[in-house]
Amino acid sequence: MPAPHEIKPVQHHSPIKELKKKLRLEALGRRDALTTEFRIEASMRIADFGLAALAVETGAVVSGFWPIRSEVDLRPLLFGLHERGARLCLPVIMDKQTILFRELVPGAPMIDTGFGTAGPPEDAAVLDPSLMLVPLAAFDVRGHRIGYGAGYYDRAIAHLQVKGLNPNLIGLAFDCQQVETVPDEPHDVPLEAILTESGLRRFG
Ligand SMILES: Nc1nc2c(c(=O)[nH]1)N(C=O)[C@@H](CNc1ccc(C(=O)N[C@@H](CCC(=O)O)C(=O)O)cc1)CN2
Ligand SMILES: Nc1ncnc2c1ncn2[C@@H]1O[C@H](COP(=O)(O)OP(=O)(O)OP(=O)(O)O)[C@@H](O)[C@H]1O
Repeated sequence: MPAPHEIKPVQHHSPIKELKKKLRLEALGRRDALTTEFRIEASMRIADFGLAALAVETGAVVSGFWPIRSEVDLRPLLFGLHERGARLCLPVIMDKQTILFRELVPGAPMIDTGFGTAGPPEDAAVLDPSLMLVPLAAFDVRGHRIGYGAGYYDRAIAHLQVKGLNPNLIGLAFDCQQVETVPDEPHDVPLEAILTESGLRRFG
């Protein structure tokens, strides 16, 4: 029998959750079906578009992600931003609810950070990003997004906002991850723009 804290709220099986799950699986299926060649070329285009469109000040803290599965490979963009003076950081899973961002120093060792992810080691500085390049499973024309379903990013963004920080949020995806409409939930924080292989699109 599960301990009380392991019992999921009834809301977990709400129609909205079910619909998000379906949209997530379909979008990830389309992403998985892209060829390696397509993903590499699209990731290079994403880097070009991102470097042309994003202004970062020297010392600005930018969070990215280290690719898992069939995700966009952000490394060309991240290292371009680093050359312009950005400080980079990557998410590290701390527990079932929490990710923190540790500084990524190019050339420094990476460690296994669980769940198939790699990240900076424990002695790396913990940073609060002012620009977040957000991974996602699916997005819509309004800038609403669906993640992997753990709520890590929604919570990390809420945590920064509680501290009075208001990071710029840019979603990173391939065009094929777009869906008609992401169902709204009160905790979802919309993106201000999405960067794909066809360019940077601003919302609102
Ligand atoms: N590259 C990258 N890093 C990232 C994220 C991301 O989306 N992309 N995250 C964005 O939030 C966080 C990690 N989120 C994750 C959420 C679920 C699973 C996952 O594989 N879950 C398994 C079950 C894991 C297990 O119990 O062993 C699954 O869904 O099958 C992995 C990472 C932080 N780092
Ligand atoms: N700010 C928050 N505070 C507390 N719980 C949250 C918050 N944001 C999300 N959650 C919880 O996390 C769970 C997953 O959320 P959701 O389905 O939106 O995941 P997701 O879109 O895949 O998110 P992410 O990409 O942020 O991991 C939900 O049960 C939700 O209640």
